[in-house]
Amino acid sequence: MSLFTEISIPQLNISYKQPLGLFINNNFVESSENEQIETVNPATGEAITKFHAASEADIDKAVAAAREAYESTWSKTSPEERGVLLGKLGQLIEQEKELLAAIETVDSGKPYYTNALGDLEQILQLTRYYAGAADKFTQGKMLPVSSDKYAYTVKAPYGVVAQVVPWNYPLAMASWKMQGCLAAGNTIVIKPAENTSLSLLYFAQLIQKAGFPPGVVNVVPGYGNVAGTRLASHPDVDKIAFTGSTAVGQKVMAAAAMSNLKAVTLECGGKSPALVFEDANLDEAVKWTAAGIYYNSGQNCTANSRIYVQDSVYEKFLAKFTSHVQETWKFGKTLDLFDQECTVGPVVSKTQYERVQGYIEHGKSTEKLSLKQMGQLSDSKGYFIKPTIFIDVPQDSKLNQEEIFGPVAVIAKFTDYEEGIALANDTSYGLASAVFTEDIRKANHFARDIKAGTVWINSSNDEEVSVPFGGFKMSGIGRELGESGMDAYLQTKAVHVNISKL
Ligand SMILES: NC(=O)C1=CN([C@@H]2O[C@H](COP(=O)(O)OP(=O)(O)OC[C@H]3O[C@@H](n4cnc5c(N)ncnc54)[C@H](O)[C@@H]3O)[C@@H](O)[C@H]2O)C=CC1
Ligand code: BAL
Repeated sequence: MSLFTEISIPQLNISYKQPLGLFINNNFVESSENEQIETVNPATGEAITKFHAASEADIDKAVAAAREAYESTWSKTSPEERGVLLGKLGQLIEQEKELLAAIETVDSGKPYYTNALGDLEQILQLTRYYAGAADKFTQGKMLPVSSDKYAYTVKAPYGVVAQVVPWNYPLAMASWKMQGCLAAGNTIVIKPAENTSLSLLYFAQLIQKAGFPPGVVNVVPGYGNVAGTRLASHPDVDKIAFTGSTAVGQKVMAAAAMSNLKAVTLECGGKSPALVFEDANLDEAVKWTAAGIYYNSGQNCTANSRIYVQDSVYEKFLAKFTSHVQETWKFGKTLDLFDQECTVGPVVSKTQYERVQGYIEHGKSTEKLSLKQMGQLSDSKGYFIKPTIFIDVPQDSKLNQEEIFGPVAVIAKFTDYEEGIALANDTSYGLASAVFTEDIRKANHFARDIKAGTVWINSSNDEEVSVPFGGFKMSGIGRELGESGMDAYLQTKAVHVNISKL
């Protein structure tokens, strides 16, 4: 099988050369077992192309390349040099952001103008942020101990880092992991998800063009149970960072523990609550909570998938929410992902389509819950799902307990602060949360009492590259973005200096 193919995106009048191989040592190479994966356009259900899938032996080659690059070159670079390379990468992303966004649209189903370009803007911002941070967040501390002794700390990279990323934000999740990790001075072996590998393979070329030495970044598309498992259990990987389901996060952590006790960062699932109090600006609450569940077709680990509304404004909120989604999101007005008015795309794959439809069917037929589905859906072979609302959902419903990861809002009532916060915390997850109120004291009580890594006050899902991100409870371990996103890839060495007189 060839290592490149020509792909056309007629809607933008683009034709480009798509890499299909494993990217090891700055070269695209074939899989050793000639295993291939077919990738499908979620808007049409049609195959786009096939690419090479890494075997365990390929993972070993990529890890060896990353080790060699770390020991021979990358560990000897200065933070400033790494910042300069990231700056060049930023320039290349800026030049190619329209094409990268178009690849995301075709391969993952993100509407081009309303979603995919936004991902690329964030990736650009994040790359610039870590370019500037490379020589700042790597500094250690001087620790005076006594007149005869001082100590200092050095922030040292781990060495070889494995990264496993999901399909909901293919290039953004890869960038959340890679840029800070490179700034910190590690080398990388990264595995994209099986169904959305094309953008990261294309991006690998920018890494090479920016001047990163061979082996510093290796991209190994492949199956989770082959390539992902090998990375998690590899004896020469010093750290693994993972984003995906909690079930797989647990496997990654177990494999890391049982192999070489490699360090682990996990960004897993969520079932994030939004609490809307009676004193909230309801129009704002509706706008943000709708975006917090329908943006990216609900495929957000931080989606506010549980919306609790104070009983006195519950009916009013429901009416406003429904008409807002109908009028503003206009689902189905066009199913062309390259149309400027397309806001909700398909879910990523047939598997996800069936999983989300399974939850909708369960809520409707098994639990007999009331629901509304909004917008038009003409005949389409794509994996489109209408924005859906389930109303008056009991707390013990499967829909209130499990991550649906689709455009499905679950709405229920609460009476007062105590009940609201108890419902919000009644979950094994703890990734994000939102509160809507004009009472600053109540908002800050919520921020204090909620067990979640992110709290949005009067907004939802508006992450910032400079602000740490990560979960409490079974939503994960560790933080990405901001200074924490670099610290995750640095370990502290303490140096004791004896200066007593001889
Ligand atoms: N936190 C988040 O952002 C995400 C959460 N999810 C949740 O997970 C559910 C299932 O989606 P999946 O695609 O099945 O998620 P997944 O957790 O299986 O996939 C995420 C990544 O992990 C890899 N992987 C799978 N098994 C592995 C293993 N044993 N060792 C190492 N890596 C492995 C996959 O190849 C992919 O790159 C979704 O419905 C959603 O609820 C999925 C994707 C992202
Ligand atoms: N909101 C970006 C990270 C995620 O939802 O997966």
